Amino acid sequence: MIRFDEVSKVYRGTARPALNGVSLEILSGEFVFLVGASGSGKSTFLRLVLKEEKPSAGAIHVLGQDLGRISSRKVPYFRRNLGVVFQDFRLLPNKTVFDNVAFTLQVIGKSKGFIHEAVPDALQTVGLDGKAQRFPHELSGGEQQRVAIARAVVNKPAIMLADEPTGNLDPETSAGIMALLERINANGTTVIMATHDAGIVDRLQRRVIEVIGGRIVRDERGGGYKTQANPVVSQGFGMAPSASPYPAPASTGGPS
Ligand SMILES: Nc1ncnc2c1ncn2[C@@H]1O[C@H](COP(=O)(O)OP(=O)(O)OP(=O)(O)O)[C@@H](O)[C@H]1O
Repeated sequence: MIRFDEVSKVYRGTARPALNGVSLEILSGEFVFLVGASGSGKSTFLRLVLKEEKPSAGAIHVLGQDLGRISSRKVPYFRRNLGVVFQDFRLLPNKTVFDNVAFTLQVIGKSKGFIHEAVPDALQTVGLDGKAQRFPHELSGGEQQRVAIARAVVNKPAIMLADEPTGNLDPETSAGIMALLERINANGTTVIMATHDAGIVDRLQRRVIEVIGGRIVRDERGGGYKTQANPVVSQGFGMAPSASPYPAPASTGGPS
């Protein structure tokens, strides 16, 4: 589903690689946590999967496609398979909940009939069916994140990328968001989530990939946030050998 072969990324004007010789494979239906200190390379990994950035070396395959061979013109089509959620929600502040979710579908040319079925479905999935006509500033942070998740799943993506989706939320609200992501995963969507939330990672006991200084230092199934004394390292693949259609951040008033 997602394969990195010896992928490195050095941003222009920087000396130290943001990712350094990363090889891994993520299978269809997995739920994967990406953990590691600030600046370790988690967002870079997600941006490479989205083809928002190009690797400086190595090859990336997503859903059977070699990203190096997808032309810029075809990138929007490729991204239709991916749903993305960010820490700061990134909703359009002047559009209603319904229109925020519908916008994704309008951009890709879906019919009005399709939109009027798919959007209420997605809002029901995230538990916001009564709030379609609200504006983002009329919602709590947790509700805003649910809108962002509805927008990410409305086109039924194969993969969901979540970059610290609970980073702005209190623990109880975060638990609700995690229950939602688990349900989306149980319905077949592969979920990859970058997080600093040790409590969530420890509780869910999913695959954990830990990155330090751009290298994978741990790839553990059923792992916690911190390395255990005797980690059960993932069998087979994963361990490195050596080791937006979305608007800019909007000030929609989410809690900090
Ligand atoms: N556009 C960019 N240009 C130059 N350097 C960048 C760029 N984006 C990220 N970096 C650098 O690449 C490294 C990895 O950053 P990245 O954002 O991937 O880390 P992260 O693990 O997601 O951090 P955080 O947990 O704070 O979000 C950092 O040293 C960062 O400064």
